Amino acid sequence: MITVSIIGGTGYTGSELLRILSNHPEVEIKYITSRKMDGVKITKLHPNLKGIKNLDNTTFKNIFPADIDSDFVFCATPHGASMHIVPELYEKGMKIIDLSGDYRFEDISTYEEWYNLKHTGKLDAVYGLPELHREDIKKTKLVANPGCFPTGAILALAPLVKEDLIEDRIIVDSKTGVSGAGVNPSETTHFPNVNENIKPYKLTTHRHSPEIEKELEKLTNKNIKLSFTPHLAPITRGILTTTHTFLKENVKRAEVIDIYKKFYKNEPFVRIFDEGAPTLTGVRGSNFCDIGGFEVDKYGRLVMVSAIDNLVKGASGQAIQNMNLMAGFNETEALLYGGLKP
Ligand SMILES: NC(=O)C1=CN([C@@H]2O[C@H](COP(=O)(O)OP(=O)(O)OC[C@H]3O[C@@H](n4cnc5c(N)ncnc54)[C@H](OP(=O)(O)O)[C@@H]3O)[C@@H](O)[C@H]2O)C=CC1
Ligand SMILES: CC(=O)N[C@@H](CCC(=O)OP(=O)(O)O)C(=O)O
Repeated sequence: MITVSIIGGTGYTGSELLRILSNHPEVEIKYITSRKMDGVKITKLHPNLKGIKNLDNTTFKNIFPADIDSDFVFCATPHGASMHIVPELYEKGMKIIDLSGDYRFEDISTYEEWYNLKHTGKLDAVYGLPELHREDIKKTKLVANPGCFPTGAILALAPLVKEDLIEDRIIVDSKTGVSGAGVNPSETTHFPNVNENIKPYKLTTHRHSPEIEKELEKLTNKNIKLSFTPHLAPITRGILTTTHTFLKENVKRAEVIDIYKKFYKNEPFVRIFDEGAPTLTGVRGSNFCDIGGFEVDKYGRLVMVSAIDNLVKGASGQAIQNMNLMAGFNETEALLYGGLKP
């Protein structure tokens, strides 16, 4: 049994951490923080968790990181906030999974350029994508949980890059659900602006572009030239990513499918569709990343599609997958269920 605390329990990823952890047999939930809801019952804000694991009798606590003591801490806090919280926990020797972008980059200058923030300083963190960094995750004290768009994009592209099957240009186009924007409402997320609409944003400037590019570059000795554009779609959860790449001469579709099947053979949360493309209902509420497409047009363009739930494999589910690895538990504990297909 381990003790676990969540900083940012009132947000969307905090709520999703609670939903999954409340079903984890090896976890005792210790502190769930909130600055603005101190003393409020967890199940008042999250009634979906009523009747589960003593959460009816637990309240949010406005507690300083210095006063938290538990085996694991999840920082479900915004970028820019985590870097002021994590160092103290790190010094105290706790195991930390940070869901923000603050520790995802090896060089701080890339972070400062894309996030337009001054960083408080680098710590020894592992990029928490188990499919690529499982052994390092098992040994680390600090996991930088991947971004939601990067999770879907990197998993869709990694075998192509690692096996050197494509030319150097990559185009990534993603559609995301509105929960990706967090719990605080804004003009962008206001219902009439989202409903029956699709909104492209940050067409060439989204901060996940360098994250995807840099992770893929770790798989090859070549430079990756990756262009990424996100779109806000009128859905609550999910990220559907379409990637466009050009196959090297003589690389055939069947070979690509074969390579994907081998690459992800032992991965509990990656499912390969060799016929057709995955959709969001197959993964909603689940920790799966579904990958398919594998269609090649007459110009040699390969179209791949990945689907994830941004709050599960794109955030809290993946964070718990990382916790399982760090704690030496079965990697799939509390995480193995299918999507909420209607
Ligand atoms: N939503 C998503 O799909 C994904 C989100 N992420 C990342 O996960 C993190 C959390 O995202 P999300 O849950 O959507 O965000 P939300 O805005 O929904 O929630 C953030 C929470 O953090 C708390 N908080 C904010 N600032 C501070 C602070 N300075 N100190 C302590 N607590 C603070 C707030 O709680 P209170 O005000 O009550 O204290 C709030 O509950 C972000 O870094 C985000 O980028 C990553 C992948 C996907
Ligand atoms: C819809 C929406 O606004 N999505 C957010 C997703 C960001 C997110 O969750 O950020 P990290 O994954 O980097 O932590 C955005 O595009 O900024």
